[in-house]
Amino acid sequence: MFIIVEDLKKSYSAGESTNEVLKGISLTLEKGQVGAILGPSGSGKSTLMNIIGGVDRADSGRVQIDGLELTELNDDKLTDYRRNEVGFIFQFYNLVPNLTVGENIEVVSNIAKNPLDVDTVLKAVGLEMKKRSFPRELSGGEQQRVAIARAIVKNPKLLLCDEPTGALDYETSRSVLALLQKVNRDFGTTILMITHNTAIGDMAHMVYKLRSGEIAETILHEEILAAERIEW
Ligand SMILES: Nc1ncnc2c1ncn2[C@@H]1O[C@H](COP(=O)(O)OP(=O)(O)OP(=O)(O)O)[C@@H](O)[C@H]1O
Repeated sequence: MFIIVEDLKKSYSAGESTNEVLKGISLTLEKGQVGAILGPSGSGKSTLMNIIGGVDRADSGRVQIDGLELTELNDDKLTDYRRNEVGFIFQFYNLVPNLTVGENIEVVSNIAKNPLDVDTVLKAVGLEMKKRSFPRELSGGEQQRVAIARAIVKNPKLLLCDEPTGALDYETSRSVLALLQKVNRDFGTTILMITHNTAIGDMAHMVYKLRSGEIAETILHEEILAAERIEW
């Protein structure tokens, strides 16, 4: 199993009160699969993903990624894991505005341990013609494609996407989802995605429904839908 999360708990305290955000989450995902975390605002999706991505730590429980016990790593080793093994994609693309598309990707590939070739990645996301453009010269969908290129150029084992289509219109969302599906297929990258949109769950092998810090339901899809066929 590629991802094993076991009885994960996390609370935030503010003064006297404690907010129990994750109340014992358990889930698994196989290598090369797509998982989708669904749930309403405040249910703990980002908190869970931040712990899986090594950005944050749990209070108790266990996270194992490809045999690596995250919960046992010291801070330096956790940083190595986050830097070398995980690609992040967010709702807002977080590109560096005064760098070109190519440079935005190069800043990541330059410090990566096993980077992919920048031009190969640009081609994979269909933006080889935009290498010298600046982010402001691109549409939202194109900027998200650059963000995907930047995330995959370091050849991560795991791609974490937090509402990757949250800022995009319907058609653009579907093309970005299709690209993520292609990355999953062509590079074998395991993908874990947060979404509000239940329809997106149809392109995931595993769907985890979160409610108030608990997994209310886990759905296993024997067959997944091509992103182009998802409707909402
Ligand atoms: N650093 C923090 N300090 C205190 N409370 C936090 C912190 N991060 C998250 N929370 C709280 O944890 C709860 C879950 O937040 P989280 O961001 O994980 O939810 P979410 O499901 O991702 O929501 P959304 O869909 O709105 O992004 C919320 O009540 C939030 O206020």
